Amino acid sequence: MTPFVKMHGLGNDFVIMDGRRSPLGITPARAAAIADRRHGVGCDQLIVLEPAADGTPGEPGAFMRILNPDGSEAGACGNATRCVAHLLFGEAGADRATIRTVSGLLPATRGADGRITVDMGPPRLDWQSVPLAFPADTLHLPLSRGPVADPAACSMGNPHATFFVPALDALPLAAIGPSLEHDPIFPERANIGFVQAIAPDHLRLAVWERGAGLTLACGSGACAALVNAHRRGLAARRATVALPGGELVIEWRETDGHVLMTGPVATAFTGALDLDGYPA
Ligand SMILES: N[C@H](CCC[C@H](N)C(=O)O)C(=O)O
Repeated sequence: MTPFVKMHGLGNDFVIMDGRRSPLGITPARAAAIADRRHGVGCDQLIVLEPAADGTPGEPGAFMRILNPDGSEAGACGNATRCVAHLLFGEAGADRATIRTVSGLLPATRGADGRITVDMGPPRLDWQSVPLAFPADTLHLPLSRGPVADPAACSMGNPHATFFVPALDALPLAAIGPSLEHDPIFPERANIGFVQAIAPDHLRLAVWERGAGLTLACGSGACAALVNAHRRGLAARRATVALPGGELVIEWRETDGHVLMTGPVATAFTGALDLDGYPA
């Protein structure tokens, strides 16, 4: 049997498995089966920890592989990064850790109130880094669907488009999300955020996630939303981002251009599963 921890960040939920001592051999098909909410454990993303030697000597660290419920691999997952940091803090009796992803090293710290801050690194703003299928101004993409148009785009290690809307509640997100996610302008698909700018320090956000659909929260999406809102003059460099599952505080730091994400984590339960019971 293979143990797992079921955690979430504002309701964006994860099955976290530890492959640091021996590889778990999680294929895309097996990830999809584990993530299935009827036949498996169920989650928005499956997270597999793998060995990572880098980071600060003496500080706990791990490589975090991120798998969507459709089996696709992602380069960033903000909410899961906080959850992995929480686990590493507990293992080492520390309140600092470094998590490696395919997109880079993410330092994490725990604050006095228990919330966890992750340095998600700098946003990538050029069209090739999002990526887009052709040269375009990432501040104003030639893209529209139904009532939304003219998004901005950036990468936080994964692709994000951000639409700005007068009101979130009336949007047909489930109707327009899939075709936007798969629009040919995004050769690697994209996470699609919808922002209602309440004030320069307060954004409302809903995200149709690539490979997962509507989630209660999206950490990298909140980072992209703040960055794109600031680029469009709709937000300060620091704002509270209110998602359906709760609030994150996002800062696009002026000194080094890194994006800091602060928010809570929660452990729902632990369990164990027989990997051989899932398709290889
Ligand atoms: N669906 C995303 C990965 C998870 C992102 C989200 N759960 C977060 O907290 O950042 C993608 O394919 O890029």
